[in-house]
Amino acid sequence: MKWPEPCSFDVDLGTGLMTGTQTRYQKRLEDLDGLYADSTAFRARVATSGQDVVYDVTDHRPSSAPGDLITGVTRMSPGKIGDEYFMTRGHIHANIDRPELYFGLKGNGLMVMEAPDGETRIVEIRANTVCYVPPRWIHRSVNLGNGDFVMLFCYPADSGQDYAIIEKSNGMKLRILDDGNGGWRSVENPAYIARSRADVDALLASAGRVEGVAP
Ligand SMILES: O=P(O)(O)OC[C@H]1O[C@](O)(CO)[C@@H](O)[C@@H]1O
Ligand SMILES: [Fe+2]
Repeated sequence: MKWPEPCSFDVDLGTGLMTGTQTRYQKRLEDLDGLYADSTAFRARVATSGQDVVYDVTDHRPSSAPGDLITGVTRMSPGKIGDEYFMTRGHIHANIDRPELYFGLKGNGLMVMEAPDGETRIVEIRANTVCYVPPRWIHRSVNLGNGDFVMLFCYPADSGQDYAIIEKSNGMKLRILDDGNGGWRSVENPAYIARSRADVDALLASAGRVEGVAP
């Protein structure tokens, strides 16, 4: 194997992109069907602005070898669907025992986390906040601000992303809404389906057994 080259990248805080690497991940509003509670408000917005890029990710993936790191930047647009703030799709790492580190660069928002057994945590992030997402936690970012929310992230190169876990439970347990006073509140998602004990045990037992996960 050829060893990856040392390298550095600049982050353009104007565009929210890490320069010198290609965009790997871009989400338009129309790609996010089913994410938001208010499907009527979602459809209305998609009719006018479905093509808008609501978040994009530029990252550096030197390899997918265990022990290597993927480093990049996520830029999220501001906005709400109904009274629910814009968010990323969210996922758990396919290799469930892989963590992730985030560092706030611009704007403000939240990291919403959920353990397989349904425990939840919310961490506020603004410029210069470090947020550690431990192994095994589903994670999703939320933009609470009026402008872009930009974060650097870094995670093991063999993590992979599993999006189905959120779909199977009809969304994450918590939704983040405008509190009407310029702030936020979290509410329980009434459609949420808790994972069974057997599902949780199977998930946790899968640690270290997922191989060759394509990033
Ligand atoms: O993959 P999602 O849930 O759409 O969200 C994108 C964010 O998650 C990552 O996959 C990192 O785990 C980055 O690409 C970005 O921070
Ligand atoms: Fe992740």
